[in-house]
Amino acid sequence: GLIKRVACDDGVHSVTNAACCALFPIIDDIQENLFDGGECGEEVHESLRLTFHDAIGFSKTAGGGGADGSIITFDDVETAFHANGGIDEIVNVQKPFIARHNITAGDFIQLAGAVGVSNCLGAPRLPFFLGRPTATAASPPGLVPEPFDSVDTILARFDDAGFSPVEVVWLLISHTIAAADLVDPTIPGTPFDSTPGVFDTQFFVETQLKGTLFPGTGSNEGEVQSPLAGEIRLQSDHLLARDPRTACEWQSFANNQARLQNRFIAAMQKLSVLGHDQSTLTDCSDVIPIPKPLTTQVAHFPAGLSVQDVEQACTTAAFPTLSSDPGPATSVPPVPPS
Ligand code: HEM
Ligand SMILES: [Ca+2]
Ligand SMILES: [Mn+2]
Repeated sequence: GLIKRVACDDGVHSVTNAACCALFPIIDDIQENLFDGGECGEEVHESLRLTFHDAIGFSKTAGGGGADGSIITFDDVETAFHANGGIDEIVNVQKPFIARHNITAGDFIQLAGAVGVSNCLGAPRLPFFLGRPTATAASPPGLVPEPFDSVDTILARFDDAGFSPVEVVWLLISHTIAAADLVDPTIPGTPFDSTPGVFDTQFFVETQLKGTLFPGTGSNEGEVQSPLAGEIRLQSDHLLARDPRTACEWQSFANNQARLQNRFIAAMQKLSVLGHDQSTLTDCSDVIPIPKPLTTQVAHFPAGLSVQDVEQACTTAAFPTLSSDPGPATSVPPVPPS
């Protein structure tokens, strides 16, 4: 049936819940002044990472308010956690936006993440719920996973936050639009796949390839060899791609854009309301811009590489058949700093 929509006072938008109208000026500000006019660049990547580092501060045993904005409200405490290295930058960039709008830090962080992702070609339209109260305490330490953690440690941490091993893989779809600044600090902006500005499946193709090189100074804590010059691989991504508990789910995304989108929606929905009773929040998903689809690009092996370079880990399904890019092996350029 038809969903009843309400016209906003701005004379432009209409929404299902009138309370969501107030978000449009905030989204305009975010797009113009946080994401440089709607790009899928460094601030989008950092803003998506921030949604996770705020929300994962949630534990069945240790406490923590989840997606409550505590990483901004109590930034003196949380940005000092080792696993939050570099997060102070996006915290400081987002703070003035929160100050000039009537929105809590918890809501703003998840709103900016969902709007940011919508700027990336091939991304799903993420849900957004409104109404997180201001955080009352900082997250306890030790809840944010590190790239040098074992798979056992990572899966146990996520289990404690309510996520199954398969859902961990879904959350890591985020690393298709990601780069590292501090894993090897000599090469900031080094991406995890060859297309950090595109929400595609290349991350799942490229993390399954045999690692052959370090893009910078060599082995750093949490880093293993990658298959491409200019690309960095986290030890955690490498191990999750090869562990019997997660390898088949990992491979399932290597050439399935629809599944990639659909599972990321489910995972981010859950992450973004962690610590809240969803029935106390207002569904404002219809304020999130509709992303542009990927039209031409399909999953492929980077030039010079092929199925011969795949380290097959899933034992119940074959790696998808993909073509290799023509030409000599190329280098992945860094994500430009903002
Ligand atoms: C096992 C879990 C995870 C580990 C160990 C991990 C680790 C990391 C590390 C080490 C970086 C690079 C930081 C830097 O040096 O600048 C990074 C970047 C990133 N992570 Fe994760 N991550 C995990 C899960 C997630 C999740 C669940 C999300 C979001 C839902 C996420 C989103 C991102 C994004 C978007 C970036 C790129 C930031 C940028 O380009 O500036 N990560 N992650
Ligand atoms: Ca990508
Ligand atoms: Mn960065």
